[in-house]
Amino acid sequence: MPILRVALNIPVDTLFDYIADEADENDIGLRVCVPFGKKKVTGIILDICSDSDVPLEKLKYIICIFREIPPLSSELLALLRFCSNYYHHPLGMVVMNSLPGKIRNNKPVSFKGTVNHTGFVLTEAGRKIDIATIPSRNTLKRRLWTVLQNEQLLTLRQARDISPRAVTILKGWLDKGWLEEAIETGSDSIKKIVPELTEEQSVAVAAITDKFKQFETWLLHGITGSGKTEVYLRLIDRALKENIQTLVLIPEISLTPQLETVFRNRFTASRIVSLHSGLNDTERLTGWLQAQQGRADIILGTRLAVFTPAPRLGLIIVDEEQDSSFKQQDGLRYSARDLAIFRARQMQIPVVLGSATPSLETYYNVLSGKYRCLRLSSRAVRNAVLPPVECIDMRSEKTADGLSARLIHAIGKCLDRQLQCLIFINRRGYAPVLLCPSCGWAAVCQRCSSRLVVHLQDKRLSCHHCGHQEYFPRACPQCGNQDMIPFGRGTQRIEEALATQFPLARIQRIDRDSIRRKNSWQTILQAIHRQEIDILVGTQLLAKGHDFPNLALVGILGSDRSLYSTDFRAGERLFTQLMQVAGRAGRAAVSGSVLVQTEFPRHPLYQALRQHDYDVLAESMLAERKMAGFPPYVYQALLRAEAHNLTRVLDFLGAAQKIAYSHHAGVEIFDPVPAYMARLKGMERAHLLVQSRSRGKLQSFLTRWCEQLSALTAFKVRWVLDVDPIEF
Ligand SMILES: Nc1ncnc2c1ncn2[C@@H]1O[C@H](COP(=O)(O)OP(=O)(O)OP(=O)(O)O)[C@@H](O)[C@H]1O
Ligand SMILES: [Zn+2]
Repeated sequence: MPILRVALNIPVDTLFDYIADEADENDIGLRVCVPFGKKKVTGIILDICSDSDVPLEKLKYIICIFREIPPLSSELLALLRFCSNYYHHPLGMVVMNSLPGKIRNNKPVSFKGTVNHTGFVLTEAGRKIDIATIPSRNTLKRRLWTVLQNEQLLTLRQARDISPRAVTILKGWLDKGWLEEAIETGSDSIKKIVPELTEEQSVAVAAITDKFKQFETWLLHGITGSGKTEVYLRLIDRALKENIQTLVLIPEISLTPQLETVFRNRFTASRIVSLHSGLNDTERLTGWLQAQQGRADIILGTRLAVFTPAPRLGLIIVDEEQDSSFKQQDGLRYSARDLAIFRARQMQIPVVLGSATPSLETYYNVLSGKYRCLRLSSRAVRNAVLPPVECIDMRSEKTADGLSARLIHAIGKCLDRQLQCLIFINRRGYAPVLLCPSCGWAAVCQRCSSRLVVHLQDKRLSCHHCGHQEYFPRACPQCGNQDMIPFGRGTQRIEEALATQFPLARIQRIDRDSIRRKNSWQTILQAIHRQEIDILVGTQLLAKGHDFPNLALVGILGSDRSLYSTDFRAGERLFTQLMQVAGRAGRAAVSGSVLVQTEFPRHPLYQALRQHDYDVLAESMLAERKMAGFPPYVYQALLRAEAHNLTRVLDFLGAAQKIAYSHHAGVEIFDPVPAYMARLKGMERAHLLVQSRSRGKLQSFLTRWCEQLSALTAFKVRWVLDVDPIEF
């Protein structure tokens, strides 16, 4: 009798064996429902064999195998195996968590409600049918057929408009195999304006399409506004012609709808699914199934979409490859960008990483010849140039509530010309701290090592790490003083200051608080495009990807605090963010400018920003990293541990360090230290860093270490390995 080796969502690093009456190799990758303890759970069959380490009489029988959807392909399973090995996370959990919720439960997959098609298109067979075979007295059928032949897609709405009986007829044709359902596509009524490529864009498209059927990691290094999206569109266009699927990974959910619209408008006849965390279970399942069945041509999604099955996959694009949201920050701490590259290599297809400010890791891989780089060094729109960047030296400026006289003057001039400005301050709330001026007390979170942020509008203090909220204290809890002051500035306070300075201007704040309601972000974006807003004040939500043609001035406030951070990646992150936000100005016909309020105008980072010179800064940061022995010159892993009690955490890490010393050839072991956020949500946190110049050595060290760590249960701490960590 065959024995099935099953992946289950259980936090132990093993597969589970079950007996089945009948099963063969072809069932690998199928879902199976099995008994587990007193429960029934669903897993994925990863292997079928004839014997087991568990005595036969102890093995249980499976309950059933679900066969309504095709099995996960061997390639996808190999990707999941790699992911489990590389990130040292239990295979069963990796496999199960990569799937949509509705595939993980104990029910057969129901297709009811999953088909959100909007219409019908002719199939190959359908196109061969001669309209003359439809009797001419049957005018309705003839009319429907003509529309189908002429317009590619007949939407349900069109059909109903033609006749209430139309849908029944179409369903009949569907059963005959003449039609197939088409999922949502863009509106045909939108006229497609396909720009002529710039010289550099053409070179990039040609280089990649020349090697379309082989593995290569391309870096598309294009300045802001250089038209990277247009390059993606042309590559996808080519992919569609070759009948291959494209997977496009993008960072933030807030950008998904925009890019989706761009894609839908361009590829009106193609099937696009979008997979992001804003979907409900049914929507996610629908998209996933369409990808798995090869029915979706373009799969657009955030991090998790890297695990989407796609039998015809031939191209992967990772937009804003440096974005930290590609790295999952809890549970399985994978990097979707790195897995995308693995997947491309595995399938021997190209992967395109796009960025204006590539991560230093990627840049280093270009310098060492591992990745190939294509440059877009000028803006795509004719006559649009990168905006001049100037620093306002705040040591000698007069300010009104955080706004320098020079910035106020520039905003005023911009408003006079009826153009838009953007004021960037990457801190939401009114003020980052509530202080007592008489004794120095500051409001802190009881559960986290952080200060509470003042939110004046809802008269509350709020912790941005755990979400805790409380009312303002009436008086200082330490000395009784009644005049507490909000100290420092956040978006709300700057919004208030701008309103005082420019009472007639239409000001819109954009941060996580202001876009909390569903669709409010979309509404705001539309208002910006319709020029119903004069001044935008916002956090990094505004920095990325947006194309506001009328935006002429960008003001940057409060960026100094990241200049001298203890995190060695802080500089890289800040530079990326400022390049991105500066890049919002002057993207179309209007010219732009950027003003940075700083007390360190001579800092190399601001100098590089002024010159829009990524390379100079990147090279100097790489030189620093090399000297200091930081990535990309070494590979790191972080053992993160937490518990209610700090001593226990440190004891555990001490024990972990001791074991590590027993077999650490080629691997450097550091001492346990408290995490940057030493307390979070009531848990005390610390970590232990290990690193090596050889990825292979680090990996084999980790494999052995991980097994040993699993035996350290007596400490009762929660721990996880973070391979290639980006936050400390
Ligand atoms: N060949 C072209 N001719 C004219 N306009 C173009 C061309 N290619 C792109 N554009 C336009 O240039 C603008 C900027 O393009 P896009 O948003 O793709 O830039 P990007 O490189 O993605 O920039 P960012 O990194 O800032 O997001 C868009 O309005 C786009 O329509
Ligand atoms: Zn907190």
